[in-house]
Amino acid sequence: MITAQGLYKRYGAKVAVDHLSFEVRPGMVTGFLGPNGAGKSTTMRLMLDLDNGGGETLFDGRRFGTIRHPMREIGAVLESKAFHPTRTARNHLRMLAAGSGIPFSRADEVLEFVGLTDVRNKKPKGFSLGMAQRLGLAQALLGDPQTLILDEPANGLDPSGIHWLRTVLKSLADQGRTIFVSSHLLSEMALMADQLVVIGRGTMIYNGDVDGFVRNFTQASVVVRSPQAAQLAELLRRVDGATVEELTENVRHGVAAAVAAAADGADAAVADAAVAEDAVRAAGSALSPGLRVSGMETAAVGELAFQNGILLHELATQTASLEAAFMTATGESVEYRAHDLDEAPPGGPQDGPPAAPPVPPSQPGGPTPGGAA
Ligand SMILES: Nc1ncnc2c1ncn2[C@@H]1O[C@H](COP(=O)(O)OP(=O)(O)OP(=O)(O)O)[C@@H](O)[C@H]1O
Repeated sequence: MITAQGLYKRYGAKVAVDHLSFEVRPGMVTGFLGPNGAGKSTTMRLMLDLDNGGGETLFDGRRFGTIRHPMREIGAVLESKAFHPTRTARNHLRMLAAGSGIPFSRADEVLEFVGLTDVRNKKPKGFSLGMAQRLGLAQALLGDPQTLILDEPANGLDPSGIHWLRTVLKSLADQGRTIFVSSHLLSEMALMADQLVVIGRGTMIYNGDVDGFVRNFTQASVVVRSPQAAQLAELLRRVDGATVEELTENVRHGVAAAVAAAADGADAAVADAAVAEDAVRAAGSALSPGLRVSGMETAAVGELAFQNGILLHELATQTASLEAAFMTATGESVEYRAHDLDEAPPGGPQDGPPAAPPVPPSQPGGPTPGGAA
């Protein structure tokens, strides 16, 4: 169990980590998530006493600095390419093993475990990022530690590598170990983590399970398709708290309808759903017009349609993705973002951090249940 209490770090006037407190429990993978520059690496360095700052981190009740052989209790990888430049992968691990009273044979065991046996006599400086990540994990596992702290371990891995990492981390967690792993990519975390600690600009945004994160930051909606969509939309709009939006395919249908109406000499502006349906049918489309309904249960939408004799072709609950939840949760706290295409380009040094990494634009803020759990 890791207990972090009041972690704090300032660089000049900038607060990088702002009184973060959280727990990382054994037996599961806890994802540490936040946009670029949120303070994840700084937090991990503070936890491992690699940086000066405020607060305290306890590993099963003890501070890192008081543990006699840290490698045998806490395996950490904070930089994916921090290896000795001239030693082979195997010798690099053997050196570390010697320093912590770990038998040499363990180097070969962990190299095999991460799939690097074939290149064990090569120097890591020629390794790809994915290979370096594997070597980093081998290094972290060298002392067979109870706790793993990994900063962006999926960086540079291809999809099969990410799948492999996920399987490894899950099986290590199943052995009762405590796994704390950071990423700025939610799609990776969605595959790996059971619990999430989400931060933005150094402050806590969410601490809890993955499903709760989606529930807190997104709203499920209902997708319904019907040849009588316009009639259904009208009924749905009368329901208290419900909002109805036409699905985008309908726009295409609407355009087709407008074209059809104009060709018939009718006023395109008054092309209604019935005309749209004709146009869709004429175009041979198999899709009925669709609606997205928020603020109503799926069953209630179905019942309303049934009570009014409306035929449905599709009725489905749509849960928002983890990605959408992440955007809502961290939208306000993204530090570096790409300029919108219609914005003036950055003009010079006064524009602040250059070369913004590709961060998607923020969405309107949702609920923000902050604070450590
Ligand atoms: N040595 C430093 N000097 C000054 N500012 C720093 C230093 N290290 C980090 N920062 C700043 O502190 C903030 C947190 O950085 P940190 O690297 O911890 O974020 P991160 O969440 O790990 O980001 P990323 O996902 O991009 O790795 C950022 O604004 C960063 O610019």
